[in-house]
Amino acid sequence: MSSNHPYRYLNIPKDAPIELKPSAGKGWGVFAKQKIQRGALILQEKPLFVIRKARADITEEDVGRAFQQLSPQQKQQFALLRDNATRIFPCLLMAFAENCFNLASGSDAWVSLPPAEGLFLLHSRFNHSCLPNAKVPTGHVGDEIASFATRDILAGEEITICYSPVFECLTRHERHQALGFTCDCRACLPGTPFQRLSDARRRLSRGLQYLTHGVDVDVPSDGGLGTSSLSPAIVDPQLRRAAQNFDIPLTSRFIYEPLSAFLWAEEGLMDGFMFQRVTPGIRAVVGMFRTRENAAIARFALVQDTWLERLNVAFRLYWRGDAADQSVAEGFRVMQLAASLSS
Ligand SMILES: C[S@@+](CC[C@H](N)C(=O)[O-])C[C@H]1O[C@@H](n2cnc3c(N)ncnc32)[C@H](O)[C@@H]1O
Repeated sequence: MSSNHPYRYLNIPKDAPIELKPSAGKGWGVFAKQKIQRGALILQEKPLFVIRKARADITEEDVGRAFQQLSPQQKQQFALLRDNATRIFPCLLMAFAENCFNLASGSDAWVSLPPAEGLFLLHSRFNHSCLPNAKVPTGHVGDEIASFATRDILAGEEITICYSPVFECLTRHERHQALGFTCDCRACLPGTPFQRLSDARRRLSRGLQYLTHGVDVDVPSDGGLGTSSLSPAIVDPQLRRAAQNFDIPLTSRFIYEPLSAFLWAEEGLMDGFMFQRVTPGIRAVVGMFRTRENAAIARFALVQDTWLERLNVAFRLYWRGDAADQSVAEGFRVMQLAASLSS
């Protein structure tokens, strides 16, 4: 019965525009009580507790110790958690694993933060969508997390988040393997033109990420998905070596950035957070050109209004070399070495 379901007793801040309700086929979920505008804060939450270890290293004893430190009222709240709203968790570790958020994912790929996982009673009630209407941005300061609307959300609409940032580069099949359940969002409904295009866009953006960063996306090792079970991001070994060695010409790098952004925009993933994530990288590449004509084209690309227009201008750089190509490649290699030494 939903009227006396344990989730009814979870403490929701009075000013939060949300309520918890059953969601067909997905246990319970979070729903908007009123219209929430794109960009608006949905919920800010402190963790019930934090375990400062990598998720794979956290044991039943770690969770038990953290649980013992809670107040009686906090223990009661923890005890309300259910596996997808139905089953009581058979152990503390499973309850933790299903309701925790990673607190160590920084916004900078070159900086690795110490591992930390926090248990969040309310944010873990959000169901997943590969085309969500909300986001819990990474790179937060401290242990609190917050969710924001990434588009206008109507009163009564379910609020969803994407469970992994890596999913923007994975196909439907790969995402479902990692999730352990089948998502039914527009990017997952099989046999539709949108779904087929979605797979192509996400696969291509994974290749572009590889070419840009020299490594594959960091796929989750839990949930039965490892890099080995993914199709190769780049098939050609020579191209893969060039990417790993950062020998990708600057002009190509400049094209890959707006191309990825265009693909994500077409996919419906280009929210304000994504925009803030991709634009510094594009601006940084513009600042690296040493061949004046290349720099002028790149600057002109940046002032265009849409990702397609930026991409069309960027394509004028195709196959051009740049005087900075070698020094940029060396710079990336030094940064990679420094990052590997510090981790
Ligand atoms: C962290 S919980 C989310 C809240 C959960 N529905 C509840 O009632 O407590 C994650 C679980 O919710 C379910 N779930 C989340 N998103 C789903 C989706 N798009 N389709 C089906 N099940 C989903 C899965 O069982 C998943 O393991």
